[in-house]
Amino acid sequence: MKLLVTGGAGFIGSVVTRMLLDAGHEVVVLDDLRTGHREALAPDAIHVEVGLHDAARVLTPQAGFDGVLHFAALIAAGESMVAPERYWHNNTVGSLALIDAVRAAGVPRLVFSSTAAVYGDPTELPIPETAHRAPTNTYGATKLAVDMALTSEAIGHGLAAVSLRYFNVAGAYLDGDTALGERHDPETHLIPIALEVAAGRREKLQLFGDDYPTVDGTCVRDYIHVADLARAHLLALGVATAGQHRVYNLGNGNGFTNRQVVEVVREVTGHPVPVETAPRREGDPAELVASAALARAELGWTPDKPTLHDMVADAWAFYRTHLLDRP
Ligand SMILES: NC(=O)c1ccc[n+]([C@@H]2O[C@H](COP(=O)([O-])OP(=O)(O)OC[C@H]3O[C@@H](n4cnc5c(N)ncnc54)[C@H](O)[C@@H]3O)[C@@H](O)[C@H]2O)c1
Ligand SMILES: O=c1ccn([C@@H]2O[C@H](COP(=O)(O)OP(=O)(O)O[C@H]3O[C@H](CO)[C@H](O)[C@H](O)[C@H]3O)[C@@H](O)[C@H]2O)c(=O)[nH]1
Repeated sequence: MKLLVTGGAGFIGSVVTRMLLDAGHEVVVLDDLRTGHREALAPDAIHVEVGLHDAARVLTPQAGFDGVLHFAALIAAGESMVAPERYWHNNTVGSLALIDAVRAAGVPRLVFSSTAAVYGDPTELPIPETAHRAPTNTYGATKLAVDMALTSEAIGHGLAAVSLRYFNVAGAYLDGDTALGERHDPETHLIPIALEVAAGRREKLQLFGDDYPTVDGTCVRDYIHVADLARAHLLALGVATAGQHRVYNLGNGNGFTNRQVVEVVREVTGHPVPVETAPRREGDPAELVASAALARAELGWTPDKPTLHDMVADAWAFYRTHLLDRP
């Protein structure tokens, strides 16, 4: 297939691009590099440095795309509470522009990076796709709006749409000469920050809140290895069906508290990770754990690296070999 990958210079989009190319697809990456990295671009994909709002410049009817995988977004839940307009403009308005371009160009299928953040504080655990959606942060709300637009687009215009609701993505993709890992600037995610502390690049880790209703008072998250997550996108392309919007959760079904995550980072790295308790981060749900039963049944998805230990080990290997020598 000829595929457009938005956000292909980012963490997850770059890994999926690599896998699509390895599977024999032709890939064009649309990424304006606002948070992505030129080094993460696949040398054998075409890159267009264009923003989502101008997607129609690339998605022309003549270009003959068979599908779009849409990763481009701003992703920091905490930041979305203090700069919400950036999130609505980029994630929702940008996605609507992309969907308009998809329709105008007659592209038949689209796979979208949705998120566990659409559920907010869940009413059932593990969370099925049918659970109540009530985001507690703006980031989740901007993504839920796009999910809803995709349902409309499937019904109204026959798009074959799939939303993949990722839980917390971790690890790195290390295969031969390819090394693709997490590199956000500034970094906001728990595991890479804990690795920076383990490496001596940061003095300590701030734990945002220790009074949540969980076993040790810190938030619980369900981690998924980026390579396992990426494979699900290739499977999703296979089940996308005209006129349907399918939704799949992707996680391992195991919850780890933030303190437990830090402990695994200590074990894997062999270094101390000093922590201090800080106030809660606005918008954080207490506990997010996936039921990925539907993805297993309908996509035939099974994770190869479901343990947090393996995810942290791969993230640490990437960090030491690719990030530690950077200023
Ligand atoms: N990382 C996670 O744990 C996680 C969890 C759930 C969902 N997601 C979703 O997965 C997707 C990818 O996340 P990631 O961790 O790879 O993020 P990332 O920040 O590493 O990558 C995002 C990429 O999108 C590009 N981009 C952003 N806005 C753009 C725009 N308007 N036009 C063109 N390019 C633009 C950036 O330059 C960057 O390369 C996002 O949609 C995110 O919401 C991520
Ligand atoms: O320095 C830090 C960073 C994070 N945390 C805590 O660690 C947990 C995980 O936070 P992350 O920022 O690593 O991840 P989030 O759960 O907020 O969000 C991530 O996963 C979501 C899905 O669950 C989203 O899709 C989103 O894009 C992605 O950033 C939260 O309780 C957070 O408060 C800290 O205590 N200290």
